Amino acid sequence: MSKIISAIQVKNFSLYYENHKIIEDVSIDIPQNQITAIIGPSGCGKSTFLKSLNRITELEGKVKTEGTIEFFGQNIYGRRVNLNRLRRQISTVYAKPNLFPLSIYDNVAYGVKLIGWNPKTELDKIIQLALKSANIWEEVKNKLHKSALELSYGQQIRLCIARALAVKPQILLIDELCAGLDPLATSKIEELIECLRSELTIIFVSHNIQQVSQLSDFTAVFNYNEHQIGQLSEFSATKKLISHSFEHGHRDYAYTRFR
Ligand SMILES: Nc1ncnc2c1ncn2[C@@H]1O[C@H](COP(=O)(O)OP(=O)(O)OP(=O)(O)O)[C@@H](O)[C@H]1O
Repeated sequence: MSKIISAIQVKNFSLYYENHKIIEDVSIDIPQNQITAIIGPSGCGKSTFLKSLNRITELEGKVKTEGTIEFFGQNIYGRRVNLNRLRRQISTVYAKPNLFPLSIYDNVAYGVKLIGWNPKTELDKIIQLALKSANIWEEVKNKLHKSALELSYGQQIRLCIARALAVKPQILLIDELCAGLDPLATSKIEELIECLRSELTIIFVSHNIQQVSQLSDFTAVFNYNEHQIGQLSEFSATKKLISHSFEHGHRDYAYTRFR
């Protein structure tokens, strides 16, 4: 069996918003080219942890951190970190699509153009590849210059994934995978995640245990400690976690065990 390399190493990491501690003493190694799910009860800091991995938290409030998060050995909380570059390498897709009021093409091209100039033919290739990788090419290839906001909700999410993929991230963070989507749109996104499995490290937050068991290789369970601060309760292979769940007769094992 090949050795699993850590894409992200989190060591004794705590995060405060305005001196209010949100997550405490999290240590976890996130494996490269694997899918890791983050689960746990509402408000225990799952999204905050996800946002800490590319410092999106700093766009949302006054943040203080303790401990370290290393991305292939580089401390992302170090002084010299280029945040734009970091957020391209570790890219976030949100539950609610956040497209620009631009064409389908221009939405996907947006981040690529920010990095630097590409000849039109080169840019066309990058856009096409990203749309194909996000399983949406067939649905949009004849209307690339129409507004992205005319797409269905599920298509908009896949377009956000295409936009993230266009800048060739190494890690894709997905907050609340498929929240509020109908079963067909959900299955298209789940298929897409399956297809991306071999190319990327994916970390997603989900409340859907069935989805977590089907899609993820590893699962991180967050919960509250006695002071109502979010903590990592368990990190293990998803298969192991789920089989324990059945052994203990809990459908919602991951949620209940650490209360
Ligand atoms: N920008 C912010 N400023 C201050 N507090 C925040 C901020 N964002 C989140 N929090 C607080 O941090 C705690 C954890 O929130 P977070 O969104 O990370 O939880 P979650 O586990 O993802 O919840 P859910 O499953 O409901 O989405 C909550 O108490 C929330 O109010």
